[in-house]
Amino acid sequence: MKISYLGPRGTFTKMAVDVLFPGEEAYSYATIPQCMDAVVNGEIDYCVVPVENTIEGTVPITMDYLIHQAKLPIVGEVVIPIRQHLLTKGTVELSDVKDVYSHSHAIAQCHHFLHTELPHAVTHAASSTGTAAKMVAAMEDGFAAAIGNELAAKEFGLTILQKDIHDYANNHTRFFVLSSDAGSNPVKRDAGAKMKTSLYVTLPSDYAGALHQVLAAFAWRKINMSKIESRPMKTGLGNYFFIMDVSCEAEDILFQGVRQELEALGCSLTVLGSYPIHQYEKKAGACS
Ligand SMILES: O=C(O)C(=O)C[C@]1(C(=O)O)C=C[C@@H](O)C=C1
Repeated sequence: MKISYLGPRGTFTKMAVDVLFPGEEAYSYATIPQCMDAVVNGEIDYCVVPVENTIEGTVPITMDYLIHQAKLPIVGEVVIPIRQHLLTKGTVELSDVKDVYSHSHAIAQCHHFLHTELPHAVTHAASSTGTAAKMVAAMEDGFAAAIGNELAAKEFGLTILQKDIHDYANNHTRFFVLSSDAGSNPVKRDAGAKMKTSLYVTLPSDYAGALHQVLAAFAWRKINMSKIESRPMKTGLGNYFFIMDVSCEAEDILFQGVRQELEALGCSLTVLGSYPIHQYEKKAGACS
């Protein structure tokens, strides 16, 4: 089985791959769209992509590229704990750190730390936390730092100057597994694992109560909605569609009823995938 991930080795996405697919062939790509393209082109069987973080919310590039370009079905999900550390080349004082490199989502998870402890440092966005660690390891002076995990520190020979610099202790990231085959089931289903369906709904036009009608179709059938988010349709200001996660399968008779009701209202409903939920809380030690 071939898996693509946002590389290089030492990213959180690589940790998610190791948790879900231990021992499988993992291939590093420079961007999240490239990971998806590799599956679309048939070079790779599955990709693992970050989709949502406790502190910073949705990873927009993942949802936008998935919905507008790649259109790959979601076949699995994993949630892993995220610990952000400040990594340097050798030991320096915090006050000596002049530049901080990381993925924009990782920087955002540490805003308060950067604001209070490193107000003098300039932050720079890198394509991943692993890339940031690799860049810092290759720099001449020791006054640059990367935000990343313990795996990246080991991979690139960096020192952990300060542990756990993320602003809220309960930090997790959710990853999707994508495939070109909606029927594939690469992730072993835990006993009793619950199923979730991700979908998006486009409203026919902007009228009073339109979203309320959509929500009501799920509510009176007692289908629990665990997430709803609006994203721009990219067709004009104020044009949005709604991405939702619900606690049932798309084949469920009640879900079919929602689809029919929404279509009768002139909405369009697109299923992004029905998949089992995996929470790797107990293996937190593996995700530092
Ligand atoms: O840069 C990485 O290590 C990634 O795997 C990307 C990513 C993200 O895009 O959210 C994944 C998990 C963390 O929340 C921070 C960064």
